[in-house]
Amino acid sequence: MIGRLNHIGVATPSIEDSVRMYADLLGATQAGQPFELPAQGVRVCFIDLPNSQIELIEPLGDDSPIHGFLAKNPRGGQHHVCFEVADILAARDALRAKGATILGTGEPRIGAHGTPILFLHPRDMGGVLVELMETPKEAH
Ligand SMILES: CC[C@H](C(=O)O)C(=O)SCCNC(=O)CCNC(=O)[C@H](O)C(C)(C)COP(=O)(O)OP(=O)(O)OC[C@H]1O[C@@H](n2cnc3c(N)ncnc32)[C@H](O)[C@@H]1OP(=O)(O)O
Ligand SMILES: [Co+2]
Repeated sequence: MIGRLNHIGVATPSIEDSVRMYADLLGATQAGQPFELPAQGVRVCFIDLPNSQIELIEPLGDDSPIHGFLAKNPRGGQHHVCFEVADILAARDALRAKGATILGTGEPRIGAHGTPILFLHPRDMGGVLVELMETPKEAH
């Protein structure tokens, strides 16, 4: 079912500070421009890596889903992992049939790459928040 690792989600209180840290310490200098996703309650910045991306996320708005995480981890931390799938509805239905909990309404939303995404509850994935993202059509 799952394909490539699309990104590692890292929650941070400051995207700018995190971009500087990854560049200074690890030489990860390929950061894009930050952008806002109000519908998802986050401000986002991708750092390109040779084989994947780091997705830096800051809370956006009072209802951001990452306020709780940052309250527990004020300096930020590894938040989720995102795997690609060819067909997100087929993946969702297969996971539900295996008893996994899909977060939210269960209907895919449009994520930071402009493609449908879903999240699985951490309790079903050994404590890891897993995001599934439908592979962009042009990538097939
Ligand atoms: C969408 C744009 C972008 C993209 O890639 O396209 C993104 O990825 S944005 C990412 C931000 N959005 C989301 O994370 C949406 C899905 N997340 C959620 O709905 C919540 O964060 C949720 C339900 C996972 C946790 O919400 P909250 O922290 O408010 O609830 P609790 O504190 O009660 O947590 C419940 C339970 O889950 C554990 N938990 C929470 N966050 C994480 C995490 N990041 N990784 C692993 N586990 C997590 C928490 O410890 C609780 O566990 P328990 O054993 O019940 O104490
Ligand atoms: Co993500």
